[in-house]
Amino acid sequence: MIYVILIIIVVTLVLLHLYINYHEEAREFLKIPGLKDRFLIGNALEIFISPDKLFDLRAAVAKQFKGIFRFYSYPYKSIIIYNPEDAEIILSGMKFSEKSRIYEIIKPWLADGLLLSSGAKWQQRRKILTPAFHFDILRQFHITMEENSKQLTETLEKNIEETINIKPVITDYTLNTICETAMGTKLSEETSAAGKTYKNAVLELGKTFAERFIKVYLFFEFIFSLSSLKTKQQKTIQIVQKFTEEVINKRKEYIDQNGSVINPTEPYGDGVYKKRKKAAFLDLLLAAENEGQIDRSGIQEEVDTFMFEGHDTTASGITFLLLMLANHQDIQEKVYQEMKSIFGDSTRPATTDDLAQMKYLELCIKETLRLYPPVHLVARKLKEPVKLSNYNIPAGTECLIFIFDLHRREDLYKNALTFDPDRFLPENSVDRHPYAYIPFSAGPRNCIGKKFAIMEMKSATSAIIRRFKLEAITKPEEIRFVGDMILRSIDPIYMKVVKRKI
Ligand code: HEM
Repeated sequence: MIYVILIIIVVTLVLLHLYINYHEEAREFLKIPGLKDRFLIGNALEIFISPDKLFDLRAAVAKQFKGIFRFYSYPYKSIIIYNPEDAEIILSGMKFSEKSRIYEIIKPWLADGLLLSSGAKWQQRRKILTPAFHFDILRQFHITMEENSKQLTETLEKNIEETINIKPVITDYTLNTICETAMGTKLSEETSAAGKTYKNAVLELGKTFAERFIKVYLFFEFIFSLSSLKTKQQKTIQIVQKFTEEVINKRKEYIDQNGSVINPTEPYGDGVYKKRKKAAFLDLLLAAENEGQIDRSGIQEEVDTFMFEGHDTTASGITFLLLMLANHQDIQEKVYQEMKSIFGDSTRPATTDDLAQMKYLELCIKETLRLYPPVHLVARKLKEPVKLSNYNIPAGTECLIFIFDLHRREDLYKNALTFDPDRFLPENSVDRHPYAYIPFSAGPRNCIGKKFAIMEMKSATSAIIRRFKLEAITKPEEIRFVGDMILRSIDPIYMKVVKRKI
């Protein structure tokens, strides 16, 4: 009897295997180059490794293929692309604008906020929120950024010539800045402590998402709901949302007491240093609530989205930029000379016109975001079949765009691993495919906070370089990446700051 049962099991498994691999769509899909498939489970075991090894594995696999490969673990079909031509096909229009299933992992936290929503809801929200990042408003945010950048330098001043772990210092700065600008709420001593809890919880969430990602079976909602990981994730999300809820309540209280600060008839800023009423992002949402365009849970999901996207990405970008400057003294000196040419010996804060003049610093920012793109991958669900690199990709496939690997392709960037800001000089960029460089993604679902991010990166870095010389301790080649939602270094990034004689 036992033999009969065994034979039935084996035959069933073989038939299943044949179905999975040989039905028409699978045959087409399996033409795409990919890792060796294992019986029944395809490639699922390949990523079943600790999260700290996942990033290296991913980069190593990407090197084996030429801009496209598949990952197949029935019923999930994924295609990974890191070539500009295919990236353009996917990103340039609305046809493939729906986010991939892999974002489901962060849905319990960011819900249907701008990053994850699609269709009419996304369109309506993007329309409400686009004015919040208009240049006139960024000019007002800039005053706050400069104040915070000054505070950042005061924090560094307390650690002169000591070894500093730079990332937490920068994350404090970017969190304070997004709270004070977009959310219109200054973190007090008490709320700063809550901010610290928030930052740690965001890191913890990144780890839980990475764990779910590598354990493919946890993608099944039913299995996930029985796991201890789900309980842990829910608790962490509660911590994060308690903080954002307080931010919303505080702003609402302020508006109830002082009236709305939005006054469209008043022209925004002539003068760069006069503090004017700020039309914060959150104010726009609260005004939209009054007009019945959004409800409280809608506001919560947007605040969660912007609070996270608005601080963790730029913290990653500024940290890697400082790492690069500390490790390339000649380039740091050129940035410093640029500051001298703009400010002379003055210690005045930077104006937006000053920031516009920081051309060389901007090249350094671009090059940092090439080598260390904070959002290292974006992903879409292909609702329709599409041809990519001459392969027919069936509808229903998940499409992952590996920005990190695209940006490090030797055929697109000569000496790709060398930090060379000059490669972004206009004369050196003429022949570059527009989708060869996409740190902020591209097309209609590109980053809404791009200008905010560049402004913040310039404000913080210029304030630091004007006052301090950075000396390297951590070397770029020692960095081990972990890629949850944001590109991070597993280990602290250490450096020394030495005071300059102004
Ligand atoms: C260096 C900093 C930043 C980088 C590299 C970056 C990168 C990106 C990328 C690649 C996307 C596309 C994501 C996808 O398609 O899945 C994106 C979207 C987005 N980013 Fe950023 N971002 C940065 C800073 C910011 C800031 C400062 C904010 C807000 C203040 C922000 C808010 C958003 C939002 C809301 C979306 C979703 C947009 C939509 O789908 O309509 N980002 N960002």
